[in-house]
Amino acid sequence: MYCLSPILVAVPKGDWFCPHCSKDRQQVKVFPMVQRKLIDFFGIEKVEEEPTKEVRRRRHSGSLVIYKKSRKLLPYMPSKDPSQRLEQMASLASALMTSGIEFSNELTYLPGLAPRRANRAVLEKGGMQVIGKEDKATYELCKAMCIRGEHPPLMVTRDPRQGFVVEANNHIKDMTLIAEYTGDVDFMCNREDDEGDSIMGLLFPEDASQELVICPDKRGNIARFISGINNHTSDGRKKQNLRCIRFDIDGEVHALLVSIRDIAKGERLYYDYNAYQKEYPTEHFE
Ligand SMILES: C[S@@+](CC[C@H](N)C(=O)[O-])C[C@H]1O[C@@H](n2cnc3c(N)ncnc32)[C@H](O)[C@@H]1O
Repeated sequence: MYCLSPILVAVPKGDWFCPHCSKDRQQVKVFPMVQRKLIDFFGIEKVEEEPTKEVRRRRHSGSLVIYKKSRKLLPYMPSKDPSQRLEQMASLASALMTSGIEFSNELTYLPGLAPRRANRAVLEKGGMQVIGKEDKATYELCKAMCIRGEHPPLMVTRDPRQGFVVEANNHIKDMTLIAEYTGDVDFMCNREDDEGDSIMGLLFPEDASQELVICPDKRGNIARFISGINNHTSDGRKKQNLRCIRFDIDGEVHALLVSIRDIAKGERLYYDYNAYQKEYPTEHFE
C-alpha cells in the first residue's frame, strides 16, 4: 500500500486499520540521552582498549575479491566526540524502542527457530566467498568496538515517507564495514506468512527447505533501518552507497553492509534489497 507513510509492501492479514485511522498510531518513543541508560540498553562493556598497532597495520594490506577488484575492508571510524556518540546511540535506541526491538549485534539462534548448525556456508548453492584473514580481523575489530560502545558514526532519523532512515554522521570512506545485518535466524519456510518488511536472505542451499533468513523483528541492530533503492529507476541506482555482501566466516554465513563509495556527512544510506533475489517490491520506493 504505497499511499501509506511509510510504505507497506504487503497487505496485512486479518483486521487492520490504516495508521491515520487507528488510535494507536505509532508515536516515536524518544530514548533519554543519559549515558548510564544507554550503556545498559546496548550492553556496553567498559574496556579501555584502543585498536592495536597490529590491527591498524592490517588495514593497509590483505585483499578481498569483490567484483574482481582486489580490495580490503576498512573498519568504521567511531565519532571522536563523546556527545556526538551519545546522540547517535540515543537515536538508534529510540528507533529500536519505538519498533519494539531489543538491541542485538549478533545473529541469534533460538529454540524453535533454525539451529546454529543449519548455518553452514558449504551448503550455499554455487559456493560462498570465504572472508580473508585481514578482513576477518576488521570484522572482529568492529564487533569489539560496538561492545565498547564505539558504534558506527550513524544517526537514525525519521522520514515522513520512509519511516526510520539512517544517515552518515561523519564522512565514511569507500569499502568501510558499516554493520552486520543481525536478528533471529530462521528457516524461510517458517516465515512464508511473515509480514515483516526487514527479512534478509542468509543462506540459499540446493534444498530450498533449508533456506535461512535473518528476522530482525524482535532483536536487531541499525542495519534493519537502512533504506532500499528503487530497482526500477536510474535515480534509485544512483542513490546506492552500500552493498550487502555475504561471507563465509568460520564456516557460517554472515551478511555485512559495506560502503561502495565515499559517503558524505548527512547522506542517507541505501542498498539494494534485491541483490540476491528479485522478490522485494521497490517500484514505489523514492
Ligand atoms: C527494512 S525496512 C527499513 C526501515 C523502515 N524505514 C522502518 O521504519 O522500520 C523497509 C521499509 O522501509 C521503507 N523504505 C525503505 N526504503 C524506502 C524507499 N527508498 N522509499 C520508500 N520507503 C522505503 C518501506 O516502508 C520498506 O517496507
